[in-house]
Amino acid sequence: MAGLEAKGVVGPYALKGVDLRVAPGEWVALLGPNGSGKSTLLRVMAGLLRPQGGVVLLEGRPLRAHGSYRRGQLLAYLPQGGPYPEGLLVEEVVRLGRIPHLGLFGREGREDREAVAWALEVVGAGGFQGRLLGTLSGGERQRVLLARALAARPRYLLLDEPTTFLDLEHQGGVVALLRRLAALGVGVLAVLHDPNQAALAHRVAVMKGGRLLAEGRPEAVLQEAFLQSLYGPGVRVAHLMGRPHVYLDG
Ligand SMILES: Nc1ncnc2c1ncn2[C@@H]1O[C@H](COP(=O)(O)OP(=O)(O)OP(=O)(O)O)[C@@H](O)[C@H]1O
Repeated sequence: MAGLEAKGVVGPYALKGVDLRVAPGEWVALLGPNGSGKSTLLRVMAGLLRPQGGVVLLEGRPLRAHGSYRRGQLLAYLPQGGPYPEGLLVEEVVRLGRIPHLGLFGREGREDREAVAWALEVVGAGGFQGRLLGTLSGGERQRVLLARALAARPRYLLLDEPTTFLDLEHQGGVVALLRRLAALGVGVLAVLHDPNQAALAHRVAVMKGGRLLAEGRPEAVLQEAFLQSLYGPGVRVAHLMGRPHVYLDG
């Protein structure tokens, strides 16, 4: 079955039994307080951590049954932090995203070059492709790392706080890009902290204490009483143009 799916995932660390599926063409936002297990779940779904119980299915087969190259073609992951390949040129960093597609001799073809150029362009990083990664600002670096994930042209994209470090314009750009990618058939799972960005997803999943507390359409999940139970009594929800808008009551 198409999709990337965590089934009864228990451990490591905080995870206490999580079921979550991302279908092709769907953008799912993963919200939850600090330490609730979002990054751990993403790393398990990316195949970087092995769950102690349960399984992750990629297109209906256990992740590990695919082999690392095939997995790298099908899914890409943007981590939350470093280490960063600071000494590489931006273009070289993005080309790393093509590794799962290169043949035995690692020779790049037209498709690889086009994918790299496309990825640099869609994140708006074309202007600094000749710079060293280590010389970029935090937001510029974040966009380049996103481009590296996109260069793989994955069917599933796992993003850990992709809008961190970004100014408002580029946050909007990334959120719009996630929607576009989903429209192209990519399954996107993005950990976000801003519920107003999550409100733009097709579906919102909320974790707390290593469990999935809620999952559904943004307007069904982003309810004031529920968000107060997660983040405290100062949280308010207004509705603007039919969409929940979350803010803090000063
Ligand atoms: N390598 C590790 N060793 C021990 N505990 C860990 C490890 N990685 C994560 N944990 C613990 O697992 C829990 C969940 O961490 P995780 O990073 O998945 O949370 P999160 O929801 O992504 O948090 P945040 O919003 O702060 O990024 C935390 O209590 C964390 O301390």
